[in-house]
Amino acid sequence: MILFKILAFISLFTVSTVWGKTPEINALLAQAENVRQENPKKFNETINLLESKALSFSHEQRMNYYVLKAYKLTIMGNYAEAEQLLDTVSKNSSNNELILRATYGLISVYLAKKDWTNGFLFVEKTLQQIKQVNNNPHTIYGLLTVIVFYNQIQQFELSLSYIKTLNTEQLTLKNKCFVEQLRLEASQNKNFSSVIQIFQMEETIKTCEQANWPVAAAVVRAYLAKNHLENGSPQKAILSLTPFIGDVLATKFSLAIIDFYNTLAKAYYQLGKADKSSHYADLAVENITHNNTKQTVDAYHQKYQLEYDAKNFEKALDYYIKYAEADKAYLNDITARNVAFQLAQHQAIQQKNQIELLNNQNELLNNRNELLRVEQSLARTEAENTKLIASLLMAIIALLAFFGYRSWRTQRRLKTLAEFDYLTKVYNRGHFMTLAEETLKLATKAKQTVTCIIFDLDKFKMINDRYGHSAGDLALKAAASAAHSCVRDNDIFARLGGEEFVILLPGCDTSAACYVAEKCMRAFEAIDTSDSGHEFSVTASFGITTSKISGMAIDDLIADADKALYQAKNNGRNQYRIYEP
Ligand SMILES: Nc1nc2c(ncn2[C@@H]2O[C@H](COP(=O)(O)OP(=O)(O)OP(=O)(O)O)[C@@H](O)[C@H]2O)c(=O)[nH]1
Repeated sequence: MILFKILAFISLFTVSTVWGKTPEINALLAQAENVRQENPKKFNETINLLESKALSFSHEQRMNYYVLKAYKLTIMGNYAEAEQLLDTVSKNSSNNELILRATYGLISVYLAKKDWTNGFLFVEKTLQQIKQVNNNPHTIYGLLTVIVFYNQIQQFELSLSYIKTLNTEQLTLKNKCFVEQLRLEASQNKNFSSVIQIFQMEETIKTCEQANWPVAAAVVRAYLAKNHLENGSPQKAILSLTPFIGDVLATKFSLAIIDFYNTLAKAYYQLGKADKSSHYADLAVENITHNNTKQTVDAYHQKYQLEYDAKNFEKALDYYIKYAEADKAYLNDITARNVAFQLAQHQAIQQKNQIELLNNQNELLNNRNELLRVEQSLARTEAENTKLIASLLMAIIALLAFFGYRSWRTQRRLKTLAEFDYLTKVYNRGHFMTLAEETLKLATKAKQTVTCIIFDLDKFKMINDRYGHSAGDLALKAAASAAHSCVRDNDIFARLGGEEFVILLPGCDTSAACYVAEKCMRAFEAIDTSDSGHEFSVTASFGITTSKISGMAIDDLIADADKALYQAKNNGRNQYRIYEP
């Protein structure tokens, strides 16, 4: 597809620009310009004639000749020499129009060579050079080349933004056909309504036909047919291509030919006509010239599909391998384009930064005197500023420390709220469950026995009713604190809710748990409630179980200890009971 675009575009060169005092050379240069499109044979003869007069060229005549010769070389596929000539013009000509022609000519050369990195360089130069050349057809050709380039590297948004800057009304029919075809290519992955797209494609085909440009018309016809296929109308796709197979073959443009055959093969495949599909798929494969194109990938894939359906598995595998290789080559090509784009963007940023740096340096040099003056005044106020900065720093440090402390305090508060009971300051039920699960896991691994004690204050409702709720709170806090002092550091003590508490004792058997319960009972006896304004005794009943009986699940341990606690309550309170199943 690239070659088509380059040829299409290069054939648009029309303007002749002649210089110097040698009328015969000027006339030959003008003649070469004029016949280039219509009469390649005469063009070649004129170029040869000009070559024989090279010694009499003025500097700019030589530059003009180089541009024309590079055109010829590009068409012949001699990119290296074309590149050299155009490079010379871009560096040595003093005529802006010739420089522009050389820079966009170079984009075409790099497109053909798939040298994306250098292509970008000259896209940038062409865009700069366009600004130097006003109201000249070459500004349009320059832009068209840039658009072709962006389409090739799949930067379609950029293409569309440059297409927008072109005034299509002022374009020749051929250029209009070209621009519309580029626009369609760039909009292919946009979700435009298919009705609008089909209308635009049909209009573009008409324009290209009026411009007597069958290659472009063929390319757009292939778009149109693909659109029909995507919309589930294979019949329409076939109708839109079949009458024009002869035309597309006459263009000898292999990618457009493969596109035609591929689309027909797919359309017949969709209609279930394997024979016809296979016929066109074979024709597509026969026309393959390059491995890394989308057309090649599609052609092999279609063949693979057909052979597979026909149960010719050996052939199917053959085509699948070809398809996979082509797909890999195509993806590598796309990746190379993307990498070049990223690289170009990166270089552009770097260049911009360097320019900014240089500008800053210039500004600094220009303002040297001003700087000296400022330095003197700076020296005077230096001491003052140092003081100011020091106090500012102190203030900032103090502020940071303050906010740091506040955030640490908030976090600590949140953690406390999440883990501790607000009244008794021992662990709450939620945190207990988390810690208990971890402890039981470790104990299971270590094959340790774990015991569980649950205790509940006796007749607590009566304490509340008789002495008031705050006296009840005081009793709760005192009981929690007393029990806390009776357990070891690695025991887990928590308030389960209301006046009920739990102690989980890893590595303890029942007798150790009984000892802890008794210790708690004695500690409760010593509780002094006089601070509440009332004197009353605080007792509790205890239920005990061990993992040897209840197992290692915390819910079972609590449930069984609770049953034992119930027995202690029933038995008269202020005592402990061991769970028996
Ligand atoms: N002051 C106070 N009372 C609470 C708190 N949480 C629960 N209670 C009270 O504790 C009392 C528990 O009463 P009950 O479940 O009938 O048990 P009890 O009176 O201790 O009787 P037994 O358990 O059978 O000995 C209820 O009146 C609850 O309102 C608290 O945080 N502070």
